[in-house]
Amino acid sequence: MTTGLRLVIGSDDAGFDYKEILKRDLEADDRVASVVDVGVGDDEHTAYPHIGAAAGRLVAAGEADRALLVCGTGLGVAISASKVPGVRAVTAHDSFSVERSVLSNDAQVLCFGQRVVGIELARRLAREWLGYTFDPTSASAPKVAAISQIERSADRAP
Ligand SMILES: O=C(CO)[C@H](O)COP(=O)(O)O
Repeated sequence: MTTGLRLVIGSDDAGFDYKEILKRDLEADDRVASVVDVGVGDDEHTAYPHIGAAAGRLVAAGEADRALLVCGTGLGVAISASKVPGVRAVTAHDSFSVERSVLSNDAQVLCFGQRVVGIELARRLAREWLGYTFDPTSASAPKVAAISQIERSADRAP
């Protein structure tokens, strides 16, 4: 039996409109078990680093499988989520990159820019993203392990 994905969704105010649309899509998708919204709420102005970090922490803690984040460009939320140890967040606005973010990089966090990509493409990419699963026996796995090793070494740097 396969269980559904536990997702986090979040945005800053620049990504709020897309976040709300994508959240509805995810909640209606039968591959999804749950969607936790880490903000922002309507008329709320939390800056993107806090949203990215909040989502990343839930993923790193094992409380969520993946996160979908939106800001103006998709860059700031990706940088912020990736600062949480163990989290690999990417910005991707094309189908191939979204696929490889999971299959090559085992990225748990996908980020979109509301000021960059059209909403219908973003919705399609999010649907596709749900269909990919990283294969830990693949040739990509040692490369992802090397990323984790670099992160652990960086933790020890003076
Ligand atoms: O896109 C953003 C960060 O990458 C954010 O939505 C806007 O940031 P700002 O240009 O610093 O206001």
